[in-house]
Amino acid sequence: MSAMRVDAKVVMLGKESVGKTSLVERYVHHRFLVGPYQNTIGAAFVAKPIQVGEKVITLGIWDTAGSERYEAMSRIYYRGARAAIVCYDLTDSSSFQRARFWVKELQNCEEFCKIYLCGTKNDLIMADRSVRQIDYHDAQDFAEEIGARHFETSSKTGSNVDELFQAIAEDYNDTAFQYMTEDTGVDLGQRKDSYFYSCCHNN
Ligand SMILES: Nc1nc2c(ncn2[C@@H]2O[C@H](COP(=O)(O)OP(=O)(O)OP(=O)(O)O)[C@@H](O)[C@H]2O)c(=O)[nH]1
Repeated sequence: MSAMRVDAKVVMLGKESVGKTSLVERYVHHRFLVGPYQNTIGAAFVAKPIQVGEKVITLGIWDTAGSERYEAMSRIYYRGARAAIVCYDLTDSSSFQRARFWVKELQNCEEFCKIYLCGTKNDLIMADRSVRQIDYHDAQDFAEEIGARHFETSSKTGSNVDELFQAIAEDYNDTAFQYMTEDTGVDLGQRKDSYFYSCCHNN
């Protein structure tokens, strides 16, 4: 496999089964996989070029395993990330607690990582509002408190998924431009990271 230039490392974090892999599948392959749930082991990597104005920004997306068994490993994957999609399941309040945990970790360890708080499985709410466990405004308040952007998505319908990744690429592009114009000597747009496909899903 040839090395690919990656502009920005993005990490997916969140409790197991919140829908991290499904978000990546929807965004990259435009599909929603049905069938038995397969938990991620370790992490999986995919690179995705995104058009931002006249530029192409390639995001290197690390999809981590949500199981607490792999917590130490997930820490390895968020190192150096420019963006983290911290997922919670809109129908599972415990997943929001787990999201808070990851936010704290990132705040303590990854100063330059921008956080995107993502409430998943919005289609379930659309079908039956009574299954919602996380109020939109509570999550929005939390996002504002931590300086994050907040999205509610559905990988099943595709709702807001493109918007989430597009926002990341655009924010990254703006930040990289800002760094360059401030003449810090760090041209983030030219970072060359080569990654490898790391792991997979169990069968
Ligand atoms: N209805 C609905 N189900 C979803 C959605 N996203 C994920 N799911 C389901 O939720 C389950 C878990 O999805 P995954 O994407 O594997 O979750 P994950 O966060 O990657 O899980 P781990 O690999 O264990 O960390 C699967 O059965 C998916 O089909 C969604 O947007 N809507």
